[in-house]
Amino acid sequence: MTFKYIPPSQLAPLLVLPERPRLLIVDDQPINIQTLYRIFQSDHEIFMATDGQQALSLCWNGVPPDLILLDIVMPGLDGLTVCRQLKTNPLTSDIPVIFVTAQTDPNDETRALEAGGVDFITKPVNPAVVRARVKTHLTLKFQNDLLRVLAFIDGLTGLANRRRFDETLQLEWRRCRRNDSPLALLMIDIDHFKLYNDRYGHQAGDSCLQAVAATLKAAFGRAQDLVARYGGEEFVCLLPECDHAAAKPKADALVQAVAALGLPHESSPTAATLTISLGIAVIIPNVSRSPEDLVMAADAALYQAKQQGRNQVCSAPLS
Ligand SMILES: Nc1nc2c(ncn2[C@@H]2O[C@H](COP(=O)(O)OP(=O)(O)OP(=O)(O)O)[C@@H](O)[C@H]2O)c(=O)[nH]1
Repeated sequence: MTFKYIPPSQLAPLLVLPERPRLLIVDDQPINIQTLYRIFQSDHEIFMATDGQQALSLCWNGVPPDLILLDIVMPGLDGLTVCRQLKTNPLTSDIPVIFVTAQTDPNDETRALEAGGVDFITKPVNPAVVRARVKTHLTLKFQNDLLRVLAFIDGLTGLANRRRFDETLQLEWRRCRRNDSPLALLMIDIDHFKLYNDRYGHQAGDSCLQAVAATLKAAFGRAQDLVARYGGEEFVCLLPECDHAAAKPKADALVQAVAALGLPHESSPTAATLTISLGIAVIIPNVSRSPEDLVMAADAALYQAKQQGRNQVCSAPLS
């Protein structure tokens, strides 16, 4: 199963259902727009368009609506074409489209559903029916959004999960390659975490992972930075447009910030409190390298940090 990429900045708002869902009403007859407006105005934010082109530019150039009520027969772009175009653009492909039309031929209904519509209502509309159907499709839409968000989140720490990291790495790799800009990867591993679990119990281990995750998240505030749980007690920070000179002090600060949490780790041969080791790899992506090379280099640097005594940062050469 593949998931549409959602930029980090768009993840959080999806977790909150909007109080007034945004409805776009598209109809070339103002009287029909008015009828629907009256039905929904009290608890929806309403946008209107009187032709297909206007509807598309509202969706693509503004904040996309949560649902669209779309007439079929309009001068210029008809509703079926508008719907097909919305479905081909990742920005708008998930917006449910309900066709509201005077056509009653079953073939029209079939064509509307084949064009990507989720429902088909005939005019004159029955207010109770159109309300109920809009409510159903909005609920489904928000549940889908939420599922998509949850599919990218690590349940224990609330950080991005491995799937999201893998997808973002591919995307940022291509973006940095186009811009000829550096991409830094920090790979982080908690030191002697097995001994921590053995000494304090698995639940305390979980709390410790949450504390480390919160420290990482607090340290990387830029919208384009991604902090993710890579697996077990390993985390990664992907920092686009960040060269080694910028990444190294961030990594050092991170090691210090975790040590400063002062979480007792009496079984650790390294220190009396919990520590992390960190590997850095930085590259200007190019055709002769792959994202996997960056991960392997950061992992090798992490291994070196462990070998050299843990609680420290090592960097891997990569050209
Ligand atoms: N509490 C808890 N423990 C986890 C979780 N995921 C992985 N672990 C534990 O993390 C430990 C990792 O141990 P190792 O890979 O041996 O590494 P380490 O003990 O940290 O040793 P070094 O990495 O060499 O410093 C294992 O004991 C796992 O059971 C989790 O979600 N919660």
